[in-house]
Amino acid sequence: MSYAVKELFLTLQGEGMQTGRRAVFLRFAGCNLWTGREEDRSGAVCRFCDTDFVGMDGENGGRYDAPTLAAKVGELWGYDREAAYVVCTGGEPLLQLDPLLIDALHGEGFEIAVETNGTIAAPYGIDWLCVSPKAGSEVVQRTGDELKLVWPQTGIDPQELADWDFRHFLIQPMDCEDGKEAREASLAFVDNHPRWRLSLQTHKLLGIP
Ligand SMILES: C[S@@+](CC[C@H](N)C(=O)[O-])C[C@H]1O[C@@H](n2cnc3c(N)ncnc32)[C@H](O)[C@@H]1O
Ligand SMILES: Nc1nc2[nH]cc(C(=O)O)c2c(=O)[nH]1
Ligand code: SF4
Ligand SMILES: [Mg+2]
Repeated sequence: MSYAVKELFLTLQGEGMQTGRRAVFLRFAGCNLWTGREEDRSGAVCRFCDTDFVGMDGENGGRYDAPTLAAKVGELWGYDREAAYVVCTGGEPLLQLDPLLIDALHGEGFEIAVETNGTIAAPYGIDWLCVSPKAGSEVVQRTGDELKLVWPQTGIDPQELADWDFRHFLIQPMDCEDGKEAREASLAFVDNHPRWRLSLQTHKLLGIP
């Protein structure tokens, strides 16, 4: 098995309960809810994506086998593996992340986090699982560490998600043309639903990747 990687870089986790944590980001190419082409966006299941996940042309992008990819992640982190953390994202990482790569990343001393749309069941061995449901898709992965709902989304009732088996429930304002309205709607939401916390995309505020 080889893996199509869009980009690979060191930054901070910008979102969710692990915000501020130093992390290597492993962005896989490809997604099952949008082709990534602008001309297909209006007909896609997921229409608000803020990410370029097409191709393998980003920083450190390319096709890797498991040991080479894990070693590259380790090289970007550095020699001292204390609290070493890799965030697998995309695109949709669960189209590609498999037990072989999970073992290789653990072997390099990493805790493995995943950002997924929840339409594909997660393999065993992920240390931090973030599921972010998309209206119009069927979420099969209903357990994990954090459920992070981009808001507002018509066609999703957060109350129906609230009894899924997650430790944390988060609302993240949609980054879009109507960003101000999305932030206001998200603030109003957490004001009315105290079980849910606000998640901000802090890397965008900081101007880091
Ligand atoms: C680019 S996605 C990749 C991982 C996976 N495909 C998913 O959707 O969870 C990473 C995170 O960014 C969120 N996201 C994508 N577009 C966004 C936007 N316009 N505003 C806020 N969050 C967004 C997703 O919901 C997800 O939590
Ligand atoms: N810094 C930073 N944090 C992030 N958390 C989730 C991201 C993603 O695109 O999956 C992301 C990202 O793209 N950058
Ligand atoms: S599911 Fe994730 S990667 Fe795919 S289009 Fe939506 S936000 Fe982007
Ligand atoms: Mg992002």
